[in-house]
Amino acid sequence: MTPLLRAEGLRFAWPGSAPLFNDTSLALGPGLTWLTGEDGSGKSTLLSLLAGALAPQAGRLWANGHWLHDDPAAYRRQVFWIDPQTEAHDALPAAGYLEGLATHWPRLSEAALSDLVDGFGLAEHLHKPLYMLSTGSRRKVWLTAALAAGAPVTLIDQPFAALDAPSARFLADCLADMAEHPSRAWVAADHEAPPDTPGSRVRALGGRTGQGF
Ligand SMILES: Nc1ncnc2c1ncn2[C@@H]1O[C@H](COP(=O)(O)OP(=O)(O)OP(=O)(O)O)[C@@H](O)[C@H]1O
Repeated sequence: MTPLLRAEGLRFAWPGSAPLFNDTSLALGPGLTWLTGEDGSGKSTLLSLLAGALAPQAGRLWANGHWLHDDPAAYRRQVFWIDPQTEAHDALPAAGYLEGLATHWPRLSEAALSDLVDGFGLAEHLHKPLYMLSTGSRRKVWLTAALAAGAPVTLIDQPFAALDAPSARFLADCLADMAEHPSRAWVAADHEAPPDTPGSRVRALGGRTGQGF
């Protein structure tokens, strides 16, 4: 397997807390990896670390030819991640946010974007500012961005959270396609891996004991 993302010797503790990760290393190749674990096991924290959005206390990260410590901007152009709670884009209409993605993600597929807007039933919401959207619709905007951006590595936190049943089915089909992807790596974090994504891998976090994987 040729990795697209490598983490070496990551150590991370939130201030005043026991380490969540202590000498954690991983290598992710093409296809879909589920990052699983109970509440508070560190899934969201690990995605933030892999995204280069949160600095580890030790260790280093590499994505598709770029070390984070050498060239943070180049590293972050390899890894799509969005904090599902972000309010950073709230003032933009959903359409404006999605149109702006091409500036940062040169491999973004306009055709995929359009299919995803249809698949998630987002067309009627595109003119609305993001702060006016329901949690589910905002999450569909983030999923549309993640799935269309064309990043070598894509990190998605709790992909099914707050989705209506048709959107969850549509997403499950998208994830099944990702599991087969020959050249892009996808990481989805959730409490458990759904049973219907054949070909995907599972990496379980070890709970609140600081054991990492
Ligand atoms: N910003 C923060 N400051 C301090 N502690 C935090 C912060 N974010 C998370 N934590 C703590 O780190 C631990 C791991 O949280 P994290 O959200 O990464 O876990 P998770 O596996 O994603 O949980 P969930 O499934 O509930 O989303 C928890 O004990 C949490 O309280």
